[in-house]
Order: sequence, then structure tokens, then C-alpha cells
Amino acid sequence: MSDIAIVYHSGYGHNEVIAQAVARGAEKVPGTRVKLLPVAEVDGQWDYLNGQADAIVFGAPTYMGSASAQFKAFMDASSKQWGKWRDKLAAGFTTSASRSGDKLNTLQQLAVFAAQHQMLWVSLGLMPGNNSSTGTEDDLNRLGSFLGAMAQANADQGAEGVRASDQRTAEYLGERVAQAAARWKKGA
Ligand SMILES: Cc1cc2nc3c(=O)[nH]c(=O)nc-3n(C[C@H](O)[C@H](O)[C@H](O)COP(=O)(O)O)c2cc1C
Repeated sequence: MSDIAIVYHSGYGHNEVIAQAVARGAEKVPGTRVKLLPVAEVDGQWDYLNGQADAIVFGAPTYMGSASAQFKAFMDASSKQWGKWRDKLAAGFTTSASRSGDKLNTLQQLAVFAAQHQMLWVSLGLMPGNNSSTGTEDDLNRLGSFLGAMAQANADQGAEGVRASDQRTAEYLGERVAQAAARWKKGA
């Protein structure tokens, strides 16, 4: 059995839809248990993150070109657990309003954060979508990310504005992390 934690922040519900999609993807892999953990609920879950969790997927909305302050507060609080996440798997996702919106900076921030915890980063593992004359917004990985899952939701829409293609992309990441966790655990 592999345990996947999804630690995320969502101010307006968009990134939460993506977190749930990552969870759905991970649950497709037999023998996987998933725990969705909003950053506001992490206190009291440090023992679970330090021990039982085999992989931690980090999800922050992009605010002013980087992870939201609420997610950064979780990052800073995690410094007290330094060294305890060594060799756990990590991956990341982010949501913003603009097609770019500087989401790459947020994913890079999450990857560096994982490295500071001596974790092993799992990339998205998809070819880019929507980059040819036959491409569409419905393509998997339509935003063409490699480091993690990106989603874009219009600023004037609620959770219903999160595209199905971005949710499928996030499901793919969740499934990939769960598959990697199963292989990593077997080999350990
Ligand atoms: C304080 C703040 C800063 C933001 N900065 C950016 C940004 O840098 N780039 C962008 O494309 N969207 C930006 N947005 C839009 C959010 O990234 C977007 O609405 C996202 O879907 C929010 O996710 P959430 O509903 O999970 O909080 C910002 C929103 C807020 C509230």
C-alpha cells in the first residue's frame, strides 16, 4: 500500500478542483491511499507527513508570480520537519488566471522546496498539447508544462471555470506519482 498526501492551498476554489483531480488520478492505481490536506489543516498531520506518506504532492495557486502566501506559510512551517521527508517522492501543481501568469516560477519554487527537503521530484511526464495547427484547448497538457501540472481558470469564473483538460492533466500527474510510489516502495 502506498500513501499519497496532497498538500494544497486554494483561495477561490480553482486549485482545489485540481487537487481533487490529482487525488482521482492517484486513486486509479491499485493499492494507493490518498489524503487531501488543505494547508490550513496540516497542523496535527506532521506525523503522517513525516511517517506514513510515501509521496507528497504540493499544490499552490500562483499569486503575484509565485506560491500564495498561505502555501508559503506551510513551506516555512515545514522547516521544523527538516530532514524527515528525505527520499519521499514529490510533485507539484499550480493554477492561475493567465495562460502563462508566471506559473513556471511557482512550480520551480515547489521543486526547490522539495529539494530542500531532500525529496525526489516526479515531473509531469507528458508531451505538450495545443502546440500545433490541429491542437485545441481540450488537449491534455494544453499549457505545455513539464515540471508539474498547470491549470488556468478565468478570473471571473468560479470552480466551474476549471477546464476538463486541465483536470485530466492533473489526474495524469496523480496517477504517475502513485505509480512511481508503488515502484519506489517495491524496490525499497
Ligand atoms: C493575490 C492574487 C494574485 C494573483 N496573481 C496572479 C498571477 O501572478 N498570475 C496569474 O495568472 N493569476 C494571478 N492571480 C489569479 C489566480 O492565480 C487565479 O484566480 C487562480 O485560479 C486562483 O486559484 P484559487 O482559486 O485556488 O485560489 C492572482 C490572484 C490573486 C488573488
